[in-house]
Amino acid sequence: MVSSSLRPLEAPSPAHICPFDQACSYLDQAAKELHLDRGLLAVLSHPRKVVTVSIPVKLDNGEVEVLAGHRVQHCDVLGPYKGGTRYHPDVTLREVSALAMLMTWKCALVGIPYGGAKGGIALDPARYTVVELERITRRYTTELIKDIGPAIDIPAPDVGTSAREMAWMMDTYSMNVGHAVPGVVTGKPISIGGSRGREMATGRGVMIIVREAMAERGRSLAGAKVVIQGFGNVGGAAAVLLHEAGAKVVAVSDATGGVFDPEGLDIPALKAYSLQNHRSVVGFPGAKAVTNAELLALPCDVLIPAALENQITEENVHEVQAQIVVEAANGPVTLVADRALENRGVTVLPDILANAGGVVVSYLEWVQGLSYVFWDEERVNKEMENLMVHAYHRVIQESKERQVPLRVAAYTLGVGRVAQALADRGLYP
Ligand SMILES: NC(=O)C1=CN([C@@H]2O[C@H](COP(=O)(O)OP(=O)(O)OC[C@H]3O[C@@H](n4cnc5c(N)ncnc54)[C@H](O)[C@@H]3O)[C@@H](O)[C@H]2O)C=CC1
Ligand SMILES: O=C(O)CCC(=O)C(=O)O
Repeated sequence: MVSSSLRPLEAPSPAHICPFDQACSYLDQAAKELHLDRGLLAVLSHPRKVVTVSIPVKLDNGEVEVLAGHRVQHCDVLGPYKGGTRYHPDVTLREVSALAMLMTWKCALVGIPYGGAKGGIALDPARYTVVELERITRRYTTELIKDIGPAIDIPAPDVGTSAREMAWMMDTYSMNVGHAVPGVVTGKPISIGGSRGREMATGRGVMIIVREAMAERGRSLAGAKVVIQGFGNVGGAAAVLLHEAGAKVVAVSDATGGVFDPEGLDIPALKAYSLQNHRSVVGFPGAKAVTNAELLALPCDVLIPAALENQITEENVHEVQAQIVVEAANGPVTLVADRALENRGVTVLPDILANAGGVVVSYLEWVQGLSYVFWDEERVNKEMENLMVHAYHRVIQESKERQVPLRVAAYTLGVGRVAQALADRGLYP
C-alpha cells in the first residue's frame, strides 16, 4: 500500500475497518492486477482536494452550535466531481474520503463522464427542526460555494438527505451566483429540474443487479427469499421493487430494529406503516421482531445490506447464510469479511456496481437539464437499466478473464479506465 501523510489524517476506527484504509486496499489489489506503477497508484490513492468547513448554526432556542462539514473531491479526470451529501452523527473526514474514492471508480465502471466526490456533516438530523436543517444546509452550501457547480462538483442525496436538502442547496447556490442553476445538484425535486425516476433509482439498480445474478443461476426473482438491512432511500425502494417483481422479502430493518415474516412481508403495507410510525418498521402487525444482528444471520437467497458501512465483519460473517450478498450500501462488508465470504463461495456484488443506479440517474438528470429536454420515467428507467446490465455483464466477464472475485474485477475496470484517462490527458508524467 502506498503511504503518505497526504492521506486523510484522523483515524477514529481500527485500521482493519477504517473505510479509507479498506478503499485503499481494494485500490492496491486492482493496481497490482493492472500492473500500475507506484507513482500512478500514489496519484490515485490521494484525494485531489479536501475541504472542511465550520458551520455555525443558530438553533430555534437561540443557542449557537458549530458543526463540522466536509467535501472531499477525489478525482476529476473523467469529468466534474460527483457524489452524495451525508448527514449522520458518525461522519468523519476519513469516511467521506473513502466514499469519494468509491465514487470515482463507480462512475468510471458504469461509463459516465464524472469524477468522484462525497460530502457530509457530522450531525443527527433527528435532533434538529426542519428550519434548523435548512439553515445548516444553506450555510454548508455557502461555505462550499467556490468548490461546487455544474461543471465543477455536483452533490446529490445520501444517508440522511433527500430532494429537500438538494432544493435548499440549489437555491442557495443560485442566490449566490445571481441566477437559477439547477445543474449544481442532482436528486432535486422535479419542479426545479429533477429527473423522474431518481428517487427510486438506486433501489431499482439494486433490483436489476439481483435479477441478473439470479438469472445467471437459472432462477428468476419470483419466490427468491430476500433480506434487506436499511429501509431508507435505497433499501426501501429495493424492497418495493423486489416485492413487485415477485421476490419474497422476508425481513427488513432500520436503525430502530427489524421485522421478519418467513412467508414474505407485505412491503407496501410496511412502507405505509413505517411512514406513520416515525420511519420505524418496529411493531409492524403480524411480523416477528428481529434485531439487526439477527437479521443478517437469517436464512435467505439474497442478503442486501442497504444502510451503512462495516455491517458484515469478521465477528458476524460466519453467521451469514445467504448465497448472494448485494452491497446496496457503500462499504457494508469489511475487507476481512469479504475474504471470508469469498472463501466460502458466497457471491458478493460490490457496492461500486450494485448501487450505481443512483448516480446513473443523477447523470441522466444532469443530461436532461443541460439539454432542456425532460424525459418520461419509462425512458429514464430504460436508459439506466441498459447501463446497469451492461456494467454487470462486463464485471462478470472481467472476473472470468482475470480469475478474480467480482469486486476486484469491478475495481480493475473502474481504476483501469481512470488510469488510462490520466495517461491520455498527460496528467501523469
Ligand atoms: N441515496 C442514494 O441515492 C444512494 C445511497 N447509497 C448508499 O446507500 C446506503 C443507504 O443510503 P440511503 O438509503 O440514501 O440512506 P437513508 O438515510 O435514506 O436510509 C438509511 C436507512 O438505514 C437505516 N439504518 C441506519 N443505521 C442503521 C443500522 N445500524 N442498522 C440498520 N439500519 C440502519 C436507517 O434507519 C434508514 O432506514 C448508504 O451507504 C449510501 O451511501 C449509494 C448510492 C446512492
Ligand atoms: O447520485 C449521485 O450523484 C451520488 C450517489 C452517491 O452518493 C453514491 O452513489 O454513493
